[in-house]
Amino acid sequence: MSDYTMRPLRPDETRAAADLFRVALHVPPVKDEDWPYAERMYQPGRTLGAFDTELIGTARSFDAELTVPGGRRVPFAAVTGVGVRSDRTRRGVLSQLMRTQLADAAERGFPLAALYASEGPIYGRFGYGIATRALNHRIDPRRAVLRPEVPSGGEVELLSGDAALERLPEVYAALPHYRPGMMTRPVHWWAGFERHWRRAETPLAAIVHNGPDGPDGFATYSVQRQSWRDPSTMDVTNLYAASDEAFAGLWRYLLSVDLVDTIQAEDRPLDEPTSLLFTDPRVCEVTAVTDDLWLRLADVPAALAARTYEGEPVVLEVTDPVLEGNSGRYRVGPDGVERTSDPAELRLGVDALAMLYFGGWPASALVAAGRVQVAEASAVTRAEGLFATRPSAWCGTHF
Ligand SMILES: CC(=O)SCCNC(=O)CCNC(=O)[C@H](O)C(C)(C)COP(=O)(O)OP(=O)(O)OC[C@H]1O[C@@H](n2cnc3c(N)ncnc32)[C@H](O)[C@@H]1OP(=O)(O)O
Repeated sequence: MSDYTMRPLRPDETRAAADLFRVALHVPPVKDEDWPYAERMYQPGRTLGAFDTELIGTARSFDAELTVPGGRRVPFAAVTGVGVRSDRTRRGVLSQLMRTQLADAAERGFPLAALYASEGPIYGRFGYGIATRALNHRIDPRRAVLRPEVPSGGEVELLSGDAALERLPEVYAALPHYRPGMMTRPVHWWAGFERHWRRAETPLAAIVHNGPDGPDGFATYSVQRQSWRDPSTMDVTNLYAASDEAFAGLWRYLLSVDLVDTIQAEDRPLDEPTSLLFTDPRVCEVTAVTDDLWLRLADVPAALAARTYEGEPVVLEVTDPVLEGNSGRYRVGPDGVERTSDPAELRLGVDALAMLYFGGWPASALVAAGRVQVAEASAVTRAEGLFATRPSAWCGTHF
């Protein structure tokens, strides 16, 4: 274990943190011309640094809100920018950064923290669990024919240049959170989008679907090909549709764009009906099932109480080795959540609780994998009913 200290970074130290993070991910440090955009991604006071003789590790977050089952928007720490210098890894630096960051989030009254993980083994030990999952699709647009009953209505508008940067934040903010797991996008998130929009080598395009009451969906995409004779691939990102007409209309537009041989749409909700749009559902292949949001219940009683439940109550015994105050027994049911001294029916770590929280995994799957221990057999079916969510939870906002 090396001797190091940890503290929040001053604004003039965040560029060193950005560079450390990027080098840890094997990408070049931020260019001077990119820094004015990248700098605005850093919310003041939310970047931690670990130092020995110099900066050796960092983690940051920004404040946002996450929609939990039942529709409430809950403040959460959106954790990102985690990196430790490669000559200082495996000495506990990340562990200390995580503990400090989580304790700080809980103290500030944030019931939840969440992140997108670079690798699977890193965050479970700190109480994060895969809360939502997503699908990657590959579509052959030249074979894709929409079924005649696919909804129609509304208009798609192509936004160019600064118009996209001005309009998309408003469009996203006005969309209902039609799935649990959707999050607000504060200015610190949009700063990263702006950087990508202005600085990406392959230009991004944005489309908005206008329904009877105004914008009800949008998407962004880029098309890559090496030379004009090569096959080209469209990457669809950010596809949000608050109505069936918007979902169909956005796809109708994307499929109509010329000079596209393959469409890739990554990180789509598990139950989104994309393949059902086509006369031949096989033109839309699932190429991967991936983890979407990793969730951490920083304040277990507050987080459990924030969502709604249907069915019969269950008594959970939760173990949290990092924030020990969360450990204990909770009766969870449609009438609320309370600490209890009743016997435990199911025992689980706080990471497994995060996997139940958005209904991302049925309790029986966690039991089968040994992630939940059963003291009362009937509690498995009750927990499955209590935590189930429809439509499936999905975040889709990378940070
Ligand atoms: C939300 C995001 O920003 S995702 C981006 C995360 N960053 C990266 O992937 C960049 C490259 N990697 C790194 O910078 C570092 O390796 C980090 C941040 C992942 C880990 O930092 P470290 O300081 O080495 O972690 P630390 O020493 O606290 O490790 C704690 C435990 O986790 C384990 N661990 C840490 N990272 C990994 C990993 N990538 N794979 C497997 N195990 C790991 C350690 O072995 C250790 O286990 P132990 O307690 O049983 O000994």
